[in-house]
Amino acid sequence: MQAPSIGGVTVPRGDGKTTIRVRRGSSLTDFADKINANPASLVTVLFHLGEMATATQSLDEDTFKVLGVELGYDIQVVSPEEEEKELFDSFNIDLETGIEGEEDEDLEARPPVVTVMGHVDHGKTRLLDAIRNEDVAGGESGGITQHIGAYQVRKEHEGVERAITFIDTPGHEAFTAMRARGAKVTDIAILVVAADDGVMPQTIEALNHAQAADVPIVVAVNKIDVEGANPSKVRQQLTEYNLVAEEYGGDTMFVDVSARQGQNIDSLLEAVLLTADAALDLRANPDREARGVAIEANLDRGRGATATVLVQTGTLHVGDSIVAGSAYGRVRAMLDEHGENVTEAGPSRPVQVLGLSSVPRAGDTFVVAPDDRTARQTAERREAADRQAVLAKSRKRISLEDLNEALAAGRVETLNLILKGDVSGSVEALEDALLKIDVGDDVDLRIIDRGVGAITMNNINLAMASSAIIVGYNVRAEGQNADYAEREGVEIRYYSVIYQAIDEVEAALKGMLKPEFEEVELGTAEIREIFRSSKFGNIAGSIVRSGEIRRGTKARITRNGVVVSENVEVAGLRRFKDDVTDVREGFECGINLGSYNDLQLGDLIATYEMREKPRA
Ligand SMILES: Nc1nc2c(ncn2[C@@H]2O[C@H](COP(=O)(O)OP(=O)(O)OP(=O)(O)O)[C@@H](O)[C@H]2O)c(=O)[nH]1
Repeated sequence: MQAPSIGGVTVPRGDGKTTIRVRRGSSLTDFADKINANPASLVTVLFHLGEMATATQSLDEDTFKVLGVELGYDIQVVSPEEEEKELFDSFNIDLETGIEGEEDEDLEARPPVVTVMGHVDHGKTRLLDAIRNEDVAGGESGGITQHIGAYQVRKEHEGVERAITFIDTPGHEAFTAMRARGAKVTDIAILVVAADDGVMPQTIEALNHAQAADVPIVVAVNKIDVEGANPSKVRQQLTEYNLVAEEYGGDTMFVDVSARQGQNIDSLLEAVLLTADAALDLRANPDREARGVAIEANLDRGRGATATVLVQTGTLHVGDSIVAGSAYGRVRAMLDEHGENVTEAGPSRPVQVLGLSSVPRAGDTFVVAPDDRTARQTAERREAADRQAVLAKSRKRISLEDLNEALAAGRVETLNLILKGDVSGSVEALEDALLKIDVGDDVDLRIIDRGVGAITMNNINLAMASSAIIVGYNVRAEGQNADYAEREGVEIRYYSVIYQAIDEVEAALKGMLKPEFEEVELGTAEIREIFRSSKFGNIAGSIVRSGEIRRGTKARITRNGVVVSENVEVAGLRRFKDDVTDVREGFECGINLGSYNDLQLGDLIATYEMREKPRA
């Protein structure tokens, strides 16, 4: 049905009941696609409804509702999670990972999954190494040889050998990036606090993240071998954040360790198991199709796309068809952290999977699909949805259309970035952190592309086309690519520490900000007499009440506290017969305000100057 003309355009009309679902952050163009309409006509319709929007700008839910009522559609704005669920439902893929809905007798205990968090340099990496060395199974298999983003260690606990899974991308960036993507991976967080340094800003940030995610914390008080280490101070400091040590009557386990000397690592693992047993019901059904999360992914020259996945429920087998984010494929082989082939992986087991079509992102969920075709179709639909989401995200502050206009009007400055990193986890973490930089409203930070691997010719071309800077995190542009970038004047900045990248980008943004000015008052004078001069106009015979009056500055005239004029210039200044440049408090002077003549006795002349305000 066509709508009767609204504002001179016709639009396909619904019957008032047709439900159209659009993803949160969608634009008129996205909606137009769904009803087969011309986006420009929808702009016109919306305009006649009193709302201005460009075709590609993302609209809020209320605007969609108004539009829906007008056009006869029930427009429902769905979250990415709802949309994802619908997608999987349509392919009959079960998304449940939890233990709800499972029969009790099908559930088996699974190892806890642990993330190590803490302030920079407090010893996360060293601790993860020390834990690796503690692996009781290490001896037989030659230890953990492969960095795949996660590993499992085994430990004797009350006569039983138990496994613990560690996500070994240290730091809460990985944790937050995954959480931002809706993946709940971590069961327990180990908060590392150096005993010689105590609680630091990122300690607090990390614990806030863990607490917000409802993840129990075990505190590793590290570096107890260092002189001046004060483990009880750490305990005391953390009580302020609701982490009260057991020995102080709380329920958080604190373990004093030295990652460097491998001291007490066993007790730390013990504490992890005790905390898991006391606070969590860690069970899963191993006898079902697998589901889980991609922890890390790489493009390997010889083996193609590889992804380390953490199985959360079910068992993953070689030969299964899987979808991970928008990547898909049949599992060709699986490797564990010892570099050994495994044929199946049960709950909480991290394995590196070979055989995917492309590189998924850290935090992407993976599911087993009934067959290859379904896997491919699901991945393709997911990719389309992702593209839309990325667009919506990059439109966060300004759309392309607005941008040109705003640039022309000098209203915004934009910093375009292209991010490249060695593994998808770090790219995600970097993107996440960069988008969180608070730069106020007058600068726009856009990440126009991101990816894993070396900096390519394509990246450089895109950077040229959009005046972007390329950020390389543990990757470089090599050989002719580096020359090309240099020749074309494309800036590539290399980093190996995320915080450094963030700091520099932040500084660059601040440098780009247009200076802000503030008014600084210089002095005030009160008018005592008015002299009329045919040559100079009016002269205000005044006495300087405060500060000093300077020739050439701006003035504001107030009468009984009310501003009568602003932006008037002190055109001339005299003491008796002499021209002077300034007159100080307590002295009389003649002030000439140029062509400004509205003066009365008792008026105050306040002079001021605009000064650039330093950025905080
Ligand atoms: N004396 C002593 N030094 C330690 C201990 N643990 C770590 N260190 C040292 O502390 C420094 C930082 O350790 P890392 O493991 O790199 O710290 P991190 O928290 O991973 O640091 P980032 O990855 O930069 O956030 C290194 O020089 C370590 O050798 C310890 O138990 N005792």
